[in-house]
Amino acid sequence: MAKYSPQELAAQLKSGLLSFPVTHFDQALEFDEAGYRDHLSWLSGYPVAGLFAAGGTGEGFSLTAAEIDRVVRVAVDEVNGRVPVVAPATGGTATAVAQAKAAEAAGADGLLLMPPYLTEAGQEGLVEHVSAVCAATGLGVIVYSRANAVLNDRSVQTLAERNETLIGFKDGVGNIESLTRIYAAVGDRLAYIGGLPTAETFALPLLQLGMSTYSSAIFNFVPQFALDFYADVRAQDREAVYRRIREFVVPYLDIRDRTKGYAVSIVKAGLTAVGRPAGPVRPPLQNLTDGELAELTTLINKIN
Ligand SMILES: O=C([O-])C(=O)C[C@H](O)[C@@H](O)C(=O)[O-]
Repeated sequence: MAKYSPQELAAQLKSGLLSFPVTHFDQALEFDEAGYRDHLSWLSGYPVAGLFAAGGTGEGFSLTAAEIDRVVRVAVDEVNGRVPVVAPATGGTATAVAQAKAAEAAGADGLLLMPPYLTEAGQEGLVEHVSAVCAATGLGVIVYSRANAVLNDRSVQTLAERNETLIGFKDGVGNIESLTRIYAAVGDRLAYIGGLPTAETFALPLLQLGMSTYSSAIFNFVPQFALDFYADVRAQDREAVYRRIREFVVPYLDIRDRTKGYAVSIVKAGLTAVGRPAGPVRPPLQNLTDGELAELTTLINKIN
């Protein structure tokens, strides 16, 4: 059973950095449960406000429903109530509703509703999709506005009025006008989570737009750096934030931007670089080359 009511979950998630662990695979690309558990156990030594299992960085899009269920159950068991565990709901409405119910049964504390795969959709359809998932369980839901499911301010307002359990808006677009409109429309009714790739890049300006937290993919392999970065953002220490952006984030983005999908692959490469390999990524993603891994290792060694 969920340990957090939707409102408690919103308050908790807003209070600190959010962990989006990678999902470990063996060389046959099967889920490596022991490696995943070991990773969560290592990360549990660092204070975060919540853990999102099988999210984007966790290659949730490459997992079957049965695998997502297993990963979520392992995360719930391993985390053992220390922080809330949020599970993904993916795909079309029927699939997402089924995953939402499975997540509740698995003991997850909340849901991250991902954009549906492939199809385009209008605002009314998206409102129905999000509402169906909100109605499926008693869990708090965070909707991820990104790709083919970008919600406008009116839809967010309708959804917030219609669905008590909608507690969060995760942004994967970074449109200032849209975010300003959304905050003006619903204010603190929702928790706001920055969710652009390598979220640190945007963290300081987005704080002004109501985003008190973000999903940190780099937390996977440089957890202390990610936490220090977050503390500097919350303290609005511009000098410290830009120093860290110069010394690590920008050169990291230079490697990340070489191939589509590297925003996730580079996180697994980062774990290899720090001696905690999480295995390869599954297609359609591709692994970094040996040369890129060597560059990344040199970069990480400068800040670790
Ligand atoms: O579902 C996810 O993994 C994301 O939201 C994207 C990443 O965590 C992103 O914020 C990042 O790369 O820092």
